[in-house]
Amino acid sequence: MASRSGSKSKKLGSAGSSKAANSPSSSTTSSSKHFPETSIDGQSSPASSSARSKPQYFYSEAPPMDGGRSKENVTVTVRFRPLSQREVRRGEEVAWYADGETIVRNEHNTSIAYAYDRVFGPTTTTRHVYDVAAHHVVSGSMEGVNGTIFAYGVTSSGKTHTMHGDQRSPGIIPLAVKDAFSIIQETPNREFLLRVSYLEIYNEVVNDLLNPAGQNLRIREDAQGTFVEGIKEEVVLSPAHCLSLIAAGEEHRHVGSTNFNLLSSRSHTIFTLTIESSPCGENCEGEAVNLSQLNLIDLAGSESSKAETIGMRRKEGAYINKSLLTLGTVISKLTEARATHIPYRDSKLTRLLQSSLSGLGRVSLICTVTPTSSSSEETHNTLKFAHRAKHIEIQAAQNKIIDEKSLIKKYQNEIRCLKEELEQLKRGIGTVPQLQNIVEDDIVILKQKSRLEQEEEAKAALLSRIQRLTKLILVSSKGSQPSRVPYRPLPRRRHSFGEEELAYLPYKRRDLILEEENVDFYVSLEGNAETVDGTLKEEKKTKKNGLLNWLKLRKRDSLGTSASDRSSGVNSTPSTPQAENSNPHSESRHVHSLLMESFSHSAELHSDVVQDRDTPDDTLLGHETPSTSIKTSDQIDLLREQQKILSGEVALHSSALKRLSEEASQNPEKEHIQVLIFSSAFVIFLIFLMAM
Ligand SMILES: Nc1ncnc2c1ncn2[C@@H]1O[C@H](COP(=O)(O)OP(=O)(O)OP(=O)(O)O)[C@@H](O)[C@H]1O
Repeated sequence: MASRSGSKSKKLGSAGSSKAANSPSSSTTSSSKHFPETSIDGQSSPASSSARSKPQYFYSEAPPMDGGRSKENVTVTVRFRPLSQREVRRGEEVAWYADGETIVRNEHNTSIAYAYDRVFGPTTTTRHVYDVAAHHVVSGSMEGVNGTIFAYGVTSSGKTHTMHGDQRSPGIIPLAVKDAFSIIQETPNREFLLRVSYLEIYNEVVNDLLNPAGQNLRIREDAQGTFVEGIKEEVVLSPAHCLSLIAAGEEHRHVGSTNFNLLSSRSHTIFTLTIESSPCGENCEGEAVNLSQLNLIDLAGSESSKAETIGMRRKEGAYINKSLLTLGTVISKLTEARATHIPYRDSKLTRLLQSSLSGLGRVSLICTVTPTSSSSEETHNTLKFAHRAKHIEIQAAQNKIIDEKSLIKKYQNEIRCLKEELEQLKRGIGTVPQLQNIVEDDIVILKQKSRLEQEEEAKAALLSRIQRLTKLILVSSKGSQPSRVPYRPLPRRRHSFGEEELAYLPYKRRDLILEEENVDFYVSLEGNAETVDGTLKEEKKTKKNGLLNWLKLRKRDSLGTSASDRSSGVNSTPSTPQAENSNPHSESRHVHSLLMESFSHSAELHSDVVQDRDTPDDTLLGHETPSTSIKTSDQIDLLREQQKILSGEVALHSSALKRLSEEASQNPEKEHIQVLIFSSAFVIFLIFLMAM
């Protein structure tokens, strides 16, 4: 997290609430609820055992608005995971349960209960959790309000399942990425620049997950907040691009097997999406840029003394527990009216979260818990932590920044200058020597050519640079003028998964997105049944003709896809949401689709971009533009991107392979794991073949 924004002012005091404000997505109100028996700051233990009757809730007045900024509380939700098969076999009993939509109650002592913004039972899908607990944070961040979403809970309670998800159930991170790009598509009056970073805190050391050389990075502080020095940031062009970076980063994350979880996260990870946006249009040059950061955090789980870990695992556990303890203390202090010192500096985690917890921006805390009686005490601690966190006050305000700090402005200005130069050159005003810096390497050859040729080369070089920069700035296809293909609005089903997410979710069946149901949906929305239906059916038919043929076709298609084709929406077919908790043995049935996904992913990269827009049009280029050289440089760009994506794919499958091997060594009797190992290895092999 290279957080450079947010105030360090501490917002103290007990939270206020509005009667109407039970929704966590409400931006102007808070929704802290108290049991009558709970002390005024809400931090003591909940209702005493004497109160057997159904508890009443008290609501305080809505807090006043402060200078146009809306005061809010941290959104706090609790998610139960289902009992695992092992827990069922052991005959574990349920100790805590969701009593309605907002209360968690103790099974053995029903007067012990806590209220939150929302409580999700074990059958709730992550998609639903996203809608309630994350969507408002993501949409705020796209409007310039910092956002932080984190999962907190003991080991094996479902944090990674909630934040990352798996092939059957995408987590908050892929859903947020998808949503961010959908919001760009729905915002035709602004242009965006997105970049990502991904780090882990392992044994109190900050490592860059996007750059293996970036180990033990320093946390620095300036007037705007804390940031990680030297962390790599990548500009992202599409959900697929973004998710492949995460997948590659995951390969470097520290994961290990513990008594409680075969694939236990041994580090905290922070995925940061930095969003810059500015208004589109001719007269918007002086307008401020919105800059915000969305931090998506998967914490390592606290471990009880029951964990009986030894050696390295014990050391890791000690670091994890210490940093989570500091997080608890910081949260506690933030809600104490008279606290003077907040110990942010006591752990790397709290230092990095300092801006989020104490300053401007939205925060959503998703506490994951297991219902079992064997974890009852740990669950109780999580519930108390969540209850305290509810009382931290935050403020949602947009961050506006001045030009010099804005990457999007830098690119926009450069594009404008290059276009002016190109225009001058076309009118014969500009001279070739002005362009020496761009065509420096070719200067000797240029001298030998005729002036006309030199001009053509110079124009091509300028145009190529313009195109490269333009690609980085994302705009909705809704804001563009139709070129050759008339504009049709994209079909949109919220959070539906298209091609790009399949890259992140390797076992998901790509061909499911072409169900008849979806074709109907697409057609009815478009009112253009013949063309669209025809396109999809054709694609389906192509797929049926053989996997390799289809892959080759897709690859060739993507190389030749024009911006106008991309904006036509052909690649944005909605998919059917998949049910959670399906039978794990069904994974082996997805080997075939696994192959399809891996190969076609790289070919899809550029068709995922919201839109390559604003490429100088034909009138600007004139008829004489040497389009061949432009196409070649574009193809090289594309191939580079594909190479990156393929590396991401290899990393993803290697990581899966590593984890599966670990799992197989622990459970040699599970045949489906062997099948998955074979399929992952086969996919890596085929990716290498494709890359050759
Ligand atoms: N809501 C859920 N529905 C179905 N399965 C779940 C759910 N939550 C967790 N699980 C399963 O429980 C197991 C442990 O979950 P997970 O790895 O997400 O825990 P964690 O809290 O991240 O653990 P750690 O802190 O050790 O990394 C996984 O097999 C996961 O698939």
